[in-house]
Amino acid sequence: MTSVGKLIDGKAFAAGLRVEVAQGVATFVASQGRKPGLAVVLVGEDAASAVYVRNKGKMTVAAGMESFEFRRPATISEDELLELIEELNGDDRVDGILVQLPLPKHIDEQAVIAKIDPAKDVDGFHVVNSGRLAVGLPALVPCTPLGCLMLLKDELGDLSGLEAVVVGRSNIVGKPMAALLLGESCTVTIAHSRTRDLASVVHRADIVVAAVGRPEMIKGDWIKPGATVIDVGINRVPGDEEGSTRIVGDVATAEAIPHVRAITPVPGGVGPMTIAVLLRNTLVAACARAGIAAPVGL
Ligand SMILES: Nc1nc2c(c(=O)[nH]1)N[C@@H](CN(C=O)c1ccc(C(=O)N[C@@H](CCC(=O)O)C(=O)O)cc1)CN2
Repeated sequence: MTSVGKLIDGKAFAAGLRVEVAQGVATFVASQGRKPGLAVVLVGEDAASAVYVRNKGKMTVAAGMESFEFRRPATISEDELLELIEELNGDDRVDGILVQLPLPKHIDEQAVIAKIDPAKDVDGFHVVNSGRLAVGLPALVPCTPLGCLMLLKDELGDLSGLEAVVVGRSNIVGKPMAALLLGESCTVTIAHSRTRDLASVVHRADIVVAAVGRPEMIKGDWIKPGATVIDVGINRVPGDEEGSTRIVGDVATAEAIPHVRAITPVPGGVGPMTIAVLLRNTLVAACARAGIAAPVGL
């Protein structure tokens, strides 16, 4: 008998999360007399980054928060960018600071992230936040992996004891994802491009998180029957029409569907969660700065 796995609707889940955030924002405004504020910094002209930043601004305002957008040319020096961050660190209207990545090559990403006040680091990339996450202390957690965890818990409930394989070891997704799954008492393996016999490592997993950045690298028959697959990849590949492109994930989704319990599609899976969790993190940061509890459930 062939079964067909379910597609996890990240777009719908993200929309629900944004409604919850908006309700939390309204409560915050009523008690504090001001809106939470998110500052987003975009350096250069990367077209995809410009779209993400525009969407962040729109969704921030739609959730009832203040959006501050700073666009700087690709020629900005590292020192000038650090000065801007210093100003935002000291601005009381700003609860969250995000510098859109990637940055131009002449700017040291780590130096920029290190300059952000950890209390305003709504991306969760500062070593203070990654260290806190690693040792199980409350932290601002990177948006994409936290979004993945929300989708997994919604699908599977309690994750404890499950075998999880994270494919990809980036600081932004793979490592924090592994820390979050460990925090849920999963047995966690981080695999990557140098892992030997990746297919059999992936085949052990009840949960596969694919964040390797290679189009459809993870094949359908690598997946253990009944596993849940979270595909973080957003890879642009040539489309069917001459000159067109389309987006695919890191998993060969069509092949995988008959094997899985559930899988996130690309697009419409993990991607929309990233911005919804960013809004959530901004509200959480605003509550922490105001010395009040964040809304339960967020
Ligand atoms: N400072 C940061 N930079 C970047 C991050 C981040 O979390 N912080 N993540 C990505 C880009 N990103 C948000 O910034 C992002 C990526 C994808 C999506 C999304 O909704 N994707 C859609 C497809 C979009 C398309 O058609 O191109 C989907 O998957 O359905 C939202 C946000 C890198 N930089």
